[in-house]
Amino acid sequence: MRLIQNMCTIAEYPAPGSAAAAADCCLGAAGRRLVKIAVVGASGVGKTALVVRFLTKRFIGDYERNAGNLYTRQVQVEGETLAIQVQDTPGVQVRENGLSCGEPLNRCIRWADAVVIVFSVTDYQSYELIGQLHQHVQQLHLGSRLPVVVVANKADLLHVKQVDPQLGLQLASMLGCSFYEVSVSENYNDVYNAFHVLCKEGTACCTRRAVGPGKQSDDRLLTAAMGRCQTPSLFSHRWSSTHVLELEKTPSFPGDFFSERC
Ligand SMILES: Nc1nc2c(ncn2[C@@H]2O[C@H](COP(=O)(O)OP(=O)(O)OP(=O)(O)O)[C@@H](O)[C@H]2O)c(=O)[nH]1
Repeated sequence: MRLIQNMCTIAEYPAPGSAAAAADCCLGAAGRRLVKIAVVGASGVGKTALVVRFLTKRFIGDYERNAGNLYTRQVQVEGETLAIQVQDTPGVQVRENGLSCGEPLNRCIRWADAVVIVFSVTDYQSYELIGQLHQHVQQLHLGSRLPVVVVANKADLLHVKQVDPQLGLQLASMLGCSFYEVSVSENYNDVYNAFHVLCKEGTACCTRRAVGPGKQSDDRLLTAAMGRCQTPSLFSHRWSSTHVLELEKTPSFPGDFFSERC
């Protein structure tokens, strides 16, 4: 239910490519640059757990299924305070003729500046979805290469592992994405690193959209300046002490950013 409410609000967002969207896409509350992140993947892979862990540092263990909540936070990236919105989504279903992504999910992907695609190392089918999901995401953002991070979750469940992390790394590398193997339940740092690199890439992508397709040399300079991470890395991202996640003392309410705006 909450997802539908959030998606309706997203639907009211200015159409991608419109002047309003270009002006709007980079500014959040208090005029901060805004990065919108969608978290997608099969059901039960730990999407909600991942988002909650990133935002609160906590692993609760039991989550409302298909929560589809939208969360807002501020993070510091390269010394700049950014507003980020993270949209949790319901698990993608697989049908005989391919992925089944409903319009609400598609809207969410179109809305996003960056996407986290999650699979579980305990679920081979969730891994098999990654390629299709990545293709779907890029199709919905034709003309701009959306930053995507592939996250392999549940690394702690060694005894029921079905996917070697190397496979995830290879696939991510083929797709041109960064890759992180994480255990949401046991390790916060890897979760943080995955989102952090995406915030950096998402900022660059968002700014490119605002600058517009006609300014490609600016675009290249900007990408270089932002130090966009192109190389997939396994356990390799380390952040300096200036990369601090600012966590609010109290959890924000899902969808609050959009409620404030509307
Ligand atoms: N052992 C272990 N369990 C995890 C981990 N991450 C998530 N889980 C568990 O996996 C189950 C599913 O997690 P969710 O976060 O609800 O998964 P989801 O992808 O949001 O699921 P849907 O809402 O159905 O799409 C929960 O019981 C979590 O506690 C992890 O890193 N390790």
